[in-house]
Amino acid sequence: MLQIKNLSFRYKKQAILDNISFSAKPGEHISIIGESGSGKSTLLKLLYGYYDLPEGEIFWKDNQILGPDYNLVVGYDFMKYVAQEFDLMPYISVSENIGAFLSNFYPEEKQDRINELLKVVELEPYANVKVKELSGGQKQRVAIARAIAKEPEILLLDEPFSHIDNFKKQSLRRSLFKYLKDHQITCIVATHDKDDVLSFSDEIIVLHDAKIMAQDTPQSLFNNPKNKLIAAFFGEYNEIENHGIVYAHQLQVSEKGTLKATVKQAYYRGTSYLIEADLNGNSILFEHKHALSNDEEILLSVLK
Ligand SMILES: Nc1ncnc2c1ncn2[C@@H]1O[C@H](COP(=O)(O)OP(=O)(O)OP(=O)(O)O)[C@@H](O)[C@H]1O
Repeated sequence: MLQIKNLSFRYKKQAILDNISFSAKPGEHISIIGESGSGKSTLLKLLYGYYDLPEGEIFWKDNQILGPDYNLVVGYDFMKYVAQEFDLMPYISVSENIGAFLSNFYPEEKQDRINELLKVVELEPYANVKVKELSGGQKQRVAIARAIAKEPEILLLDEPFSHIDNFKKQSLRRSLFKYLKDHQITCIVATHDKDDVLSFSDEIIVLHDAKIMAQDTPQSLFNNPKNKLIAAFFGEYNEIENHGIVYAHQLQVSEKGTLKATVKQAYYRGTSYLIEADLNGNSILFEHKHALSNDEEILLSVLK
């Protein structure tokens, strides 16, 4: 069990994290979300032992995570951290980077393990390419493979797919997060992307004003966003009098609707259109299967 107890941290005067406590069981997947600058990366670095803790404690099982004042070398064998800047060896191949920390004692096993990891991060065709010749997204995948090579008990991921294109991102997420679950590797993921979270996280922690603003399952936070910050993470939303927070997909054009609005603009989004309309002088957004014409008057009902 990972246990964070009453952790507080500041770089200068201002508190970045204030009295943070939470825990994660083996194999659990926790997402840390929050606006830019809310302290997500700082929290991951503290979990890794990158800084000394002025207040609070972090434990993995019986091991206390301590910072550089106590450890000559930052980090622990049971934990790996993939930062936003990945630290790879540019002049050797993808396979050599992934295998860098694996034992050479059984070369066949080592090669099998490298092949398995190349598959998880979908880099088999690049096995023999030097890392300096890779794109940013490919390097990010090498960094992830290297972090899981020796099967850590905990993996800390900071924006793990930020450099990876949409073509690859979807299948890579499924492949990596399934691997981590299958191997019961606890993972803590700092992310801005709801798609990293909704299908994979057991729990979401929302950081705001240095505190944990909310902590719950994806289903619960998505279905009952208690404020605009949480709703905005999941998608387009409105605040409508007497209805509170209403996602764009929860508004429907209907003859029986009670909200009379005027269409201002339609945005094509593939499977539907996002329509911006005027409701009593305020802009609202809703999804609709077809485009609507500007100035068209419509009635909307709330599906909640
Ligand atoms: N080494 C540092 N020295 C001083 N201040 C720092 C340092 N690193 C981060 N900060 C500040 O701490 C705050 C939290 O930064 P952090 O990188 O943890 O946020 P974040 O939530 O991960 O942001 P993002 O989503 O943009 O990556 C920010 O205001 C940042 O400017």
